[in-house]
Amino acid sequence: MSHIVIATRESRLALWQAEHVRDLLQEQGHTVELLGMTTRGDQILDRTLSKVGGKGLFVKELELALEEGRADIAVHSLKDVPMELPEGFELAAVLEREDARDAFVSPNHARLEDLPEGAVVGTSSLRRTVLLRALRPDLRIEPLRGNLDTRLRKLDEGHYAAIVLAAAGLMRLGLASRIRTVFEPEQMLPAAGQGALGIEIRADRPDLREALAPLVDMTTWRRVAAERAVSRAMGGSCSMPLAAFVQDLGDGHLHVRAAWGDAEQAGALVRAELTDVATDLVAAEALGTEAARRLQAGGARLG
Ligand SMILES: NCc1[nH]cc(CCC(=O)O)c1CC(=O)O
Repeated sequence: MSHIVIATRESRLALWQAEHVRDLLQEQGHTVELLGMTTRGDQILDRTLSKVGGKGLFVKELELALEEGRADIAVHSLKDVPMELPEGFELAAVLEREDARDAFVSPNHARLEDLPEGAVVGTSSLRRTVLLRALRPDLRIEPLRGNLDTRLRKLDEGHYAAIVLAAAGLMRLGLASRIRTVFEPEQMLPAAGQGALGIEIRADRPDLREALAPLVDMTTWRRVAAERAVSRAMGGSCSMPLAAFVQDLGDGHLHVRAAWGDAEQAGALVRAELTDVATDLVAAEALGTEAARRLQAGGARLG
């Protein structure tokens, strides 16, 4: 049994996630401590994430803590973890996934279909923007940044008729009652890794890899490995509207769906879909790479 220090951001969602991992590790007999820190991503609330350097902003400070030995593991929303980790770091565990889908949140409207013509919908996600445009070209999509509580407050202040958020974050924070409808993947295909937690360690800490092994959910890992492979093969970043969602059909079969939107040309959307056997992470990644190849064959451009 060991003493494990978890590096975490200090948003309510990040703390929930770190505490969740703490509880799971304590059940395994370890003693656990949280080390909270503010990342550059948390400080930048006024600009779109894609314009200021992307996902890495949420991860770097935590990696520094691992590098300097101030912490042992970092807990991340996998959606925010870049496809390629820096040299010397690895993804040591992927936990069982929460609902991967997006949620429609609105004070006065039950469904996207019920919004009046030209209504204002808040999101800063390019993926959500292009998928919303495909469903409802008449809507006005306006930027919406900040942590979950901030986004909900801006909705309640009347700046938007509705907003779109990951269902997982709302559920984890006990805010599921704010969800009016959950989008089916056919309508709004989720982002790679959405709803899943990943744990990062220094690659020279096999002791931690072993300690984390009981927390791993291999089905989730296969699914998100395929999703992240789509992103990697496309050169995806948060400046590329890209969705990748994989379901486990049983008997080793994965169903992969991906969608790419043109950030410059509103309305352009390419979709790809395939089902095949993939019983390990390498095979799952190959399926994701194949889905990306099909997106490109359909006109998607690499980032
Ligand atoms: N980009 C921010 C972010 N990162 C992870 C989640 C939600 C929880 C998850 O996907 O695990 C969110 C909020 C959102 O997209 O609404």
